[in-house]
Amino acid sequence: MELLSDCPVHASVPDKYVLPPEKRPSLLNDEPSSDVAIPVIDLHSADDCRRQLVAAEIIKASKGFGIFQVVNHGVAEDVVQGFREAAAGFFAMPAEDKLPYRSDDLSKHFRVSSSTPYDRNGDRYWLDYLKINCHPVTDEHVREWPDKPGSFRSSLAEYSTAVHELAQTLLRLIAEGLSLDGGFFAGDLSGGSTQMNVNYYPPCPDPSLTLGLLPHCDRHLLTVLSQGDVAGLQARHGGRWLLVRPVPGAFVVNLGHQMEIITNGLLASVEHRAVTNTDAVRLSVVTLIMPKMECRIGPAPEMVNEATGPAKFKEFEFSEFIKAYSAAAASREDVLHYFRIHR
Ligand SMILES: O=C(O)CCC(=O)C(=O)O
Ligand SMILES: [Fe+2]
Repeated sequence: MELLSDCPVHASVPDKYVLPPEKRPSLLNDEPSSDVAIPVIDLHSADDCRRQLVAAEIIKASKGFGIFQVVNHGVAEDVVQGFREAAAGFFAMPAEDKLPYRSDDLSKHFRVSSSTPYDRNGDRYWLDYLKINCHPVTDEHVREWPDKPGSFRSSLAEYSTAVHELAQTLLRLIAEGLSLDGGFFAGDLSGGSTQMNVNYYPPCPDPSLTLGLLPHCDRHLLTVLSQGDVAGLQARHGGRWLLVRPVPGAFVVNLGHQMEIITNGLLASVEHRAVTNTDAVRLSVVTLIMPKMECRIGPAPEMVNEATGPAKFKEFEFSEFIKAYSAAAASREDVLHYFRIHR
């Protein structure tokens, strides 16, 4: 299939991208109410004696929203911009330069594709994407990465290393905020090969007809996302879609299914989606921190307590979860259902 980025301007939304009316984003209803906003947390003070307060803020945001933004996170601006520019440059290349990287085989760790029919009924979404194994930065992984534009590999290595460090800091703060050992999530729970989605959403002539990405929850432990300054990400909260407002230099952090299971439902994974816009290309760089495939997952004994009640999920191997996720529609309940203990 042709990539959307192969044709820079689209005069109308081709029929195959027009979603059935019940799946369209109903943009008119999506304005967030002024009293509810996704928290923005300043990590600067996590270095000093306010650490406990920052950890508590993170837990509050995680319980209330399952998603938050962080600023003063320690990832240098030029590292973020350097990779964002290389990624934008990748999609701006002529079709023949992207062709060697193209694949629609969903099982491939590295691929460039367009508009996956995520829910397998043929609906098309308004995006191209690049999926990459981005961490650890090993020769084997780097050899898979695009070598064009020229700065792609070096800027990805820098970005991936820095974001990985940030993710470990966040996981440590989450653990501390839950009164777990600070290293609780280090090791196998977050030590799987890290995947990155680089999502490219071209301007869309009619955003009311289609979506950039359908509503879904991330299957991993934690997602660290750079959305730049173009809005489009929305998170479900209290039965409505809240816009994740772009904050200069911020990373968006959202919790995945594994965090919900490990914390016995105390911290919930959040459903989110991407809407399109008429004016600007939107690029999101999404780093997905995940357990090792063979890692056993289940509610942590420390998290099965008065606050959370009896264990809500069975224990499983992470690879089983990934299999179930791929087989089910990516909707929240469909996937969690397999692993929930039904009383
Ligand atoms: O583009 C976005 O902001 C959302 C991307 C996303 O949810 C994903 O890649 O899983
Ligand atoms: Fe996502």
